Amino acid sequence: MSRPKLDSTTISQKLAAVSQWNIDAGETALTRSFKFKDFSEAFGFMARAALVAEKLDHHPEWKNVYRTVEVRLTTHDAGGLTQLDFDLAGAMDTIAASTGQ
Ligand SMILES: C[C@H](O)[C@H](O)[C@H]1CNC2=NC(N)=NC(=O)C2=N1
Repeated sequence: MSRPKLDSTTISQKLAAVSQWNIDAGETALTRSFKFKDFSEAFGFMARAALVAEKLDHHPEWKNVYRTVEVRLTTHDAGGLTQLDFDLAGAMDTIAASTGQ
């Protein structure tokens, strides 16, 4: 399901709830780097996050190097940020907090 692209004011307000995320120039994406205890924890996080992403039908752009996972969230269909990006960011924070970050 397609969601409306959020405006600048709404993005700033919603960022308060996911304060460890950054907004890229142009406000097209949320980014965050997660660092875990080791590769196993990092990959476990990705596996759990992948299941949530699939359930939301909203998928991250991400890169894993050893125990670091770099995530970029944007809504391709909308060409910018939507509520789905904030939903997935919040879910990833919750998963990471219960993993060996
Ligand atoms: C058909 C399906 O709902 C779309 O292609 C979904 C899949 N996952 C997606 N993920 C992201 N990040 N952006 C999208 O626009 C998107 N669209």
